[in-house]
Amino acid sequence: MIKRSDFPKNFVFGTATAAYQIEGAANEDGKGPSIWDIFSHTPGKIMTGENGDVACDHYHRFKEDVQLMKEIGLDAYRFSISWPRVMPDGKNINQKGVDFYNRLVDELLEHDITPFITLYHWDLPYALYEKGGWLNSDIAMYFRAYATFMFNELGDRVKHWITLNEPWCSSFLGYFTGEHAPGHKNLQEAIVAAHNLLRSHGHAVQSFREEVKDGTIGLTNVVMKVEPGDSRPESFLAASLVDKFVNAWFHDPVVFGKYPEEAVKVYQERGLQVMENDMDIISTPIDFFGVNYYTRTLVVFDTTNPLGFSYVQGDLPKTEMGWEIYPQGLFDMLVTLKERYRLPLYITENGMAGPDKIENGKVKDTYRIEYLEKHFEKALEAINAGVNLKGYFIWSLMDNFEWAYGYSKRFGIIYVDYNTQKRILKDSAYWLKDFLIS
Ligand SMILES: OC[C@H]1NNC[C@@H](O)[C@@H]1O
Repeated sequence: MIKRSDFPKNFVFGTATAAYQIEGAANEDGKGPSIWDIFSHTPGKIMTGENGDVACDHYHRFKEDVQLMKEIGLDAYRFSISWPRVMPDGKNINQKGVDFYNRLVDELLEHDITPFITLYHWDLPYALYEKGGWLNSDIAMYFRAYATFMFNELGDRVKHWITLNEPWCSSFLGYFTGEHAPGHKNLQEAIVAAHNLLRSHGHAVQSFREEVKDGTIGLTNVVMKVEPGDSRPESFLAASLVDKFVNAWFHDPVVFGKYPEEAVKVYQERGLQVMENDMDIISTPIDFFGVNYYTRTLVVFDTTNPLGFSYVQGDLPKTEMGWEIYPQGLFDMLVTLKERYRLPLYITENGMAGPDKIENGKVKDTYRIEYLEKHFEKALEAINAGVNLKGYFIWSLMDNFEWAYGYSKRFGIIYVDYNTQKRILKDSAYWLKDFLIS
């Protein structure tokens, strides 16, 4: 049985959340609307018709939540800042919003919990969306100003920063498939948004080097282990190409200063415009990559699809999201990232949505304990294979607003009763508490 003491001494275990998914107080204390406030109030966008107006009411209950983190024994906590809470129009400061994050950081530090901040976890100020949002190249300057303000405000106490969470989701789910805010369905826009997200990342890193001399900063991507769904050579080729679009596209430019060749050709015909010195900015050196790993992606050669491939379902056991449980993919991707980019890594998200039910005041999420154990084992295997893995953040601390699924998918190690806002530690939280002292 794997023990905490099997991991390196300074390895951090934590949990992760995001502002829009847990804070609530969507219109309180001067906060401006985000694209997710507008999207979630648009009929038909959220499967359950729910929104993030109240969520887990973390804005008011953060002290209780930090106390629960302490009770579990977490070393660290990854959370995001709501840009429109601190800058309602994307530019001017809302001091009450800033004060909330100062209080949250101070509460974490008072409980010996190390804060890891994500600057952008999808909740773009709606006022900036109205100026073109991620489609307007000026967004990079707005993001740089926001990042610089937050570095100055919290950088004396917060030494670990992540610029963006999953730019692939922000750009391709937000602008191509339309499943996420702002709900556009335009491949060219997705390509342009992705490039502006990476430019914004680079500008924030440049500012960080000037403002927080003793800190570390990185980029978090969702990392998918892309595999062929059948044994045809064409399917192996399709998997290799999809890997370039979903993984390499958001890693290569940040380290090598250039997009993957195979994908550039496709995107240049579809609107990708790289301006003078963009790639130099995007590849401003970072200290780590954040890895959000959940499952694998299976693709097969498919001439009926204009892109030449299609996704297929695998036959492994699945979570409530329909994602295969595939711990080996975590090991494979950690080793791949280490060998290609030679950067320290944090697992900034890993976890599962489960059929969590309250029975006699308890949640017997044995499946989640098994899921975490198996993924912890693969993380340790990767460390022993030479990967410089520095931490592991479980997604998520508590059940929360799972974007287009509303509150129907429960990822937390803490159960949230949304009617009463009562928090109930699941069996997995008690398991984690024991693990953290093992
Ligand atoms: O789908 C589970 C998680 N994936 N990464 C981004 C988070 O915001 C999601 O809740």
